[in-house]
Amino acid sequence: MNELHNRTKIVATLGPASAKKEVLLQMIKAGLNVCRINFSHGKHEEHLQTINLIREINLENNFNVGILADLQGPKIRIGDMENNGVAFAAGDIVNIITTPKVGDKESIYITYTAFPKDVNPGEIFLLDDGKMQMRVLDTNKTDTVKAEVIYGGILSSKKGVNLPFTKTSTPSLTEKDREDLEFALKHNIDWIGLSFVREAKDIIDLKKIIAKSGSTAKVVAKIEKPEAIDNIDSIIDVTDGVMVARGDLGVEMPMEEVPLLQKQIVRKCNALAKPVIIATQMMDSMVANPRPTRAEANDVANSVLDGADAVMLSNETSVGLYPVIVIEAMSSIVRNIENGMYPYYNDSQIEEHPETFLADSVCNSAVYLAEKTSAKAIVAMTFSGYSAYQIASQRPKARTFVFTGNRDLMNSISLVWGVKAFYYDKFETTDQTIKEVNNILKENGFVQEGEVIINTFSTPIAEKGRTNTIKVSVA
Ligand SMILES: Nc1ncnc2c1ncn2[C@@H]1O[C@H](COP(=O)(O)OP(=O)(O)OP(=O)(O)O)[C@@H](O)[C@H]1O
Ligand SMILES: CC(=O)C(=O)O
Ligand SMILES: [K+]
Ligand SMILES: [Mg+2]
Repeated sequence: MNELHNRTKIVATLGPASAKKEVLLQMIKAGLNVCRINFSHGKHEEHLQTINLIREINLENNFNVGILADLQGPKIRIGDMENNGVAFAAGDIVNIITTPKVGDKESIYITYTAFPKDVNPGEIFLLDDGKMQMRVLDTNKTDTVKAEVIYGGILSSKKGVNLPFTKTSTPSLTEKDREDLEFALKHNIDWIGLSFVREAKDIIDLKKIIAKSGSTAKVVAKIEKPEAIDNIDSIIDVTDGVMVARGDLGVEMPMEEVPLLQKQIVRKCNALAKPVIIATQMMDSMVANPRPTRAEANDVANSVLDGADAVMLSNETSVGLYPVIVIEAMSSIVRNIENGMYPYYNDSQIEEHPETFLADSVCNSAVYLAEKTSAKAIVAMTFSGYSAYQIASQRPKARTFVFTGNRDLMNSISLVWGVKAFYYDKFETTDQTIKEVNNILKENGFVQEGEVIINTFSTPIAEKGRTNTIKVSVA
């Protein structure tokens, strides 16, 4: 069952290979916690079917699989290609044009209309996450750029284009993003991923739109541009979660800088109790193979050791041949690290905010108490989830359990390291509540008779204030 699986959560992108009931159910049973819906691909109609499928499976099995809607952002793409793929070799000359058409050997449509205006002869641009490279030979500054292929390959439909050497001028929420956002909010999605975030204001603006719609959706800032690295502290401060989007980040910046950036971002997120996802190419070879490379196994393991809340799969599960086997493989790597190497990743630095200092201190002390008493469970009675984020950010050896009357929180918290949620909406006396909660943990096999449980909550219980109380009890 899902309960006995990984604490580091698994996010998987759904697509034609996985948005089917039998496959998705098996993926969840193998350890999938959050489904990513990528608005770069597919129609609303298809996304709605996927959303309904996830909800149906949740309902039938009492699961809390969360949903992350990943907005495309100002990503530049090419259009459809002839036969869904055209081969290019070094030295080929091709026109990049801003008038829509199916691309071929002679010309390729690009979605970025200012492309001929923004680029200059000699500038390099990259396609398909950097797998192909071209150089600008000439531009007419209106609708056509003549380019030479430097590194060729097979260019298939709708692949991304990166212009790391060109100053681009696009808003962070495009017209398409606004439509996709409205759709996502209408369908009560748990997490909204914003691509190509440049500054904190991008997140603040998005949060305003979300709040205005009356939604409680949380925001993931996707870090994939040098500007986001420059503004990383202020971005982490205002966002609910972060994604290290290594696909674009490794093209927009020198790829050799990504490993250290990953470690720095994860550390900052852990310190502020913001969940952080490591994404892209984690198990890339499993798109076509039933086993990962040793390097991929190491990448997943090291991301866990860095302190990631979640590791993500993209094309491995959206279009890959082995959507279930890749989750099984990822899950077993994660679990093995968590079981064997525990002391190596329990070193997160905690920052206490002045405005939440008391609650933060209570949560931090609960983790300390849990270590000291070898507790099996830390319970957070919470409506907002705040205390659970805070507790989980310290990666306690005891599992973190949320008891909440907030149904939305049960799915959104699926992204957060080591947290499992139970629905609980009775708030009678503190003694009665603790007794009931501990019994639920015992009945579900999470603690055995005689094991220690650390309960955190807020008293007076009826006031539902910030966490201010810790109780040590024995099951
Ligand atoms: N829903 C889908 N329908 C068809 N093809 C898809 C779908 N999702 C993904 N793909 C294919 O799988 C590839 C990798 O998937 P992935 O989700 O990583 O997309 P991506 O294009 O890299 O997006 P992004 O840059 O936004 O992360 C895509 O480039 C696309 O060819
Ligand atoms: C996930 C994503 O957007 C990236 O890696 O670029
Ligand atoms: K996207
Ligand atoms: Mg990206």
